[in-house]
Amino acid sequence: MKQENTPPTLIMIFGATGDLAKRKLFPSLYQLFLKGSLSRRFALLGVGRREWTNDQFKEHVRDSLKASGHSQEQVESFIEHCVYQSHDVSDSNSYIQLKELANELDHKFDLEGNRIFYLAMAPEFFGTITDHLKLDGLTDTNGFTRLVIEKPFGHDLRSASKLNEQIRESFSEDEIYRIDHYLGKEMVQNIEVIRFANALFEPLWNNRFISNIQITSSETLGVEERGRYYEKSGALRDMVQNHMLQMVALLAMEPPINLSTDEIRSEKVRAFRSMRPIEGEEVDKYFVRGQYGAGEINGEAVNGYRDGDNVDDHSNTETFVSGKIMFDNFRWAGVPFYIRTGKRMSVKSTKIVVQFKDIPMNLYYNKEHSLDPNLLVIHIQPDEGITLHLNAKKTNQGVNTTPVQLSYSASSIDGINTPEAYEKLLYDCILGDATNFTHWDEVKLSWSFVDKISDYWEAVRESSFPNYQSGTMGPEKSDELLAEEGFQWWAIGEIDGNKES
Ligand SMILES: NC(=O)C1=CN([C@@H]2O[C@H](COP(=O)(O)OP(=O)(O)OC[C@H]3O[C@@H](n4cnc5c(N)ncnc54)[C@H](OP(=O)(O)O)[C@@H]3O)[C@@H](O)[C@H]2O)C=CC1
Ligand SMILES: O=C1O[C@H](COP(=O)(O)O)[C@@H](O)[C@H](O)[C@H]1O
Repeated sequence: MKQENTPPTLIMIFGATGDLAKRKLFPSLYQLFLKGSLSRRFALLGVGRREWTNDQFKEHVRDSLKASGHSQEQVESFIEHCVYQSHDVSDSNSYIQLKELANELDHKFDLEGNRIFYLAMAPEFFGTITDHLKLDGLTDTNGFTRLVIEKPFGHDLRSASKLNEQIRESFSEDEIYRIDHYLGKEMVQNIEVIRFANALFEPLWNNRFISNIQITSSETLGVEERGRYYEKSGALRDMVQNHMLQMVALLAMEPPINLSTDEIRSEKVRAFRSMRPIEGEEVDKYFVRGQYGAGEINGEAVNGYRDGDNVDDHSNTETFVSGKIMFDNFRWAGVPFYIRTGKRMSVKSTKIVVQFKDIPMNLYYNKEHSLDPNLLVIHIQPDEGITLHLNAKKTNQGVNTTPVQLSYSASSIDGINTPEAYEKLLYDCILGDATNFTHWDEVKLSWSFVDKISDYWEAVRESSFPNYQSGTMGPEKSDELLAEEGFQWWAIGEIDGNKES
């Protein structure tokens, strides 16, 4: 993370008593504070429904920082900047009180009127809050005002457009920071650098040299307590519309003419525009949906999705998606981008595997061992780094070949733990850098792509659900999707680069 002086800021978190604030936002702000990346002129104004006192809130924040293992003194100097206000989202009086408190904090910490409004609440409140922020004068300051908005940004294109129109009444596009936390991950940010800073890759980054690209983000956890939300969302809306398509766009986009927010976003938008739309029965050819049944994770028996709380016994909701995305443009014509994501799979891992085409003639043919294709593996999580899979001569074995791997592990070489995604994104927002947040045009195009698939899936029930066992890598059809074109998923567990069996 670059170290620059950040401006004084009031960070107002709506939903400050919730899970996201406790697990991610407070610890991330604290890390910025410890690193000196947060101006000492800052205040954190927590807003929640429950009637807490300031002391109760401070205790809550303290509790959220326990795992960070720093001295009491440091924690207390952070806590001094924290204040709480109980609030009713639809009541103007609540906003008037908030405004008075914000003005007091401005004065006390000399914040120059700079305000970040972070909406860490259920999306149905987003529009109401932004309306009130403007109507009740909270955005009326001499400093900057920025709106950070959590996912999901709408449920489909129609609702996302409606929400967008509503928040645009109060904030301009360049004041809106739509969070996609994958864009804050170190190795997702590294995709552009790997591509555009290496003479080795960019000339090969096209359909003449790449046979297919695979992006997997698998989880071992199930839907847990989120059944109510997930039943309406499913993996397509929860992961594909945002995180998966953002990674696809970063891999597929053309080089921007410079690294400005506008140029990068406009190349991503062009990539989204060249994605082939898939609709109607074609969806069955390009996409596979899955729902987990009972099974075993790490030796422990686990229930199926339909046994979870707030889940319909006959649910048609997908907990797994794999798909083939095609780009109809010069660079990528004919190269499938395979994506795969799901709950209750065998491993928690996010990896990108770029498979290069075979060489035109194999001089080292050997009937026991065929030459492996070259792979570039980008490890997003839990490990962070890259591995290049090559073939080399087997020592003392004539001209037999053996696969070798050149690896770079970000944590072991750089020697530091990379910052949590939210830490980086909050820092960028304070600095006013929106590059790693999604522009409305990206959101609009990704919903338009996803809506066609969800329309079909909602109209045509999947009779085979549940169709994969917990603890596996998804339904068989997902393997068939690649096998049809002579490919297979590369393993994304610890021994990466092996084919999945
Ligand atoms: N948790 C996570 O890991 C992630 C969450 N998100 C997104 O972040 C947002 C928040 O999620 P999460 O923290 O899990 O949600 P929680 O349910 O844990 O928290 C909801 C918050 O909203 C407040 N709230 C609810 N109703 C009202 C109301 N009528 N008036 C005022 N405040 C109200 C609650 O206050 P009170 O507690 O006082 O009732 C609480 O602070 C969601 O959009 C979610 O999709 C995105 C990615 C990951
Ligand atoms: O946005 C979401 O992401 C998480 C997965 O995030 P990761 O950083 O752990 O890979 C997912 O569990 C959740 O369902 C989804 O809403």
